[in-house]
Amino acid sequence: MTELTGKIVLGPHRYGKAENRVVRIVRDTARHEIRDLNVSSCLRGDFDAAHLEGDQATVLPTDSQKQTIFSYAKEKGVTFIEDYGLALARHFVDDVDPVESARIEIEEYVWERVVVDGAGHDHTWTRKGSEVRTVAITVQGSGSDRKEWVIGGLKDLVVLKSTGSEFSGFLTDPYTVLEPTHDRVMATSLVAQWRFTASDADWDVTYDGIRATMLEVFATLQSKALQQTLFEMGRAVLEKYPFIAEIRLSAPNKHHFAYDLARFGVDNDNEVFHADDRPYGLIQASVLREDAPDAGIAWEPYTGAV
Ligand SMILES: O=c1[nH]c(=O)c2[nH]c(=O)[nH]c2[nH]1
Repeated sequence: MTELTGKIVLGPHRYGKAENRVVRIVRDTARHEIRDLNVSSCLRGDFDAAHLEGDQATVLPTDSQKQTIFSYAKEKGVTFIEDYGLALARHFVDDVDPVESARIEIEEYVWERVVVDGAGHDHTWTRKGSEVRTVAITVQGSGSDRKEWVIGGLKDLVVLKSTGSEFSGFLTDPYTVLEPTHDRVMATSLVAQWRFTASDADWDVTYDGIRATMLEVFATLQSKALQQTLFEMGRAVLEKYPFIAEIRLSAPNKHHFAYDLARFGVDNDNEVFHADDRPYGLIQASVLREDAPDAGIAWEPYTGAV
């Protein structure tokens, strides 16, 4: 075994307050609004002394980051999570001296109004499914070196189609037992992240539009494989939204196997399935424009949640 003798040095480092659960109620009128968030802050910069000497002189405590996150929910509001995240990231870079870049990751849990007498109730909601809206914002540098990246997204969007999906003609080897199929259930729990080319957009309209575009392709494409479905979903989004530079998709193939009822002399024409929750094929693809602007550190994750 090679014995290494090189000097030991500090590598890349960053720090912040992860997973602040911020619930913001807007109660200016009797009809309240709710935003339910999980917010993480992450700062990069010259924090070498803290690691090398235990010197905290340049370290803004993670507790202060947390207090800022909560206070900004009132001071700046969270009308759009993208703008709230940008305000936080810009503040840390512009107002906290050693910070060279800041990343704000936000998950948003969606609530739906309870219907009473045919109308959405003013101050009572139920949580909407598993779906989570996400944003990851990175602000780096100042002046003419300033860079800002906004990555919108969603995760845990569970979607299933009961036909219109095939998988055949695949490579085989001595271990291949899978039968080709021209009619199967296709289901996944989608994670998608799309990178904007600018820090301003019609955030909610774009989110709804991208979500609808991906679901329309999932539903209508006669799929030869989940890989093809992901690419076509991504392509449709880029075709429709010229201000999206790239989109990354991750989809577990939630397998549904037709249950063997022949043992009981009962036909099963893709009517009864066993839903296998694991193992799952995990298919991941990115779709991008050849002229996409540089992503810099936009995709470097922090908590892994976004
Ligand atoms: O859409 C699919 N892609 C695969 O790569 C694959 N592999 C597999 O066993 N089933 C499937 N389905």
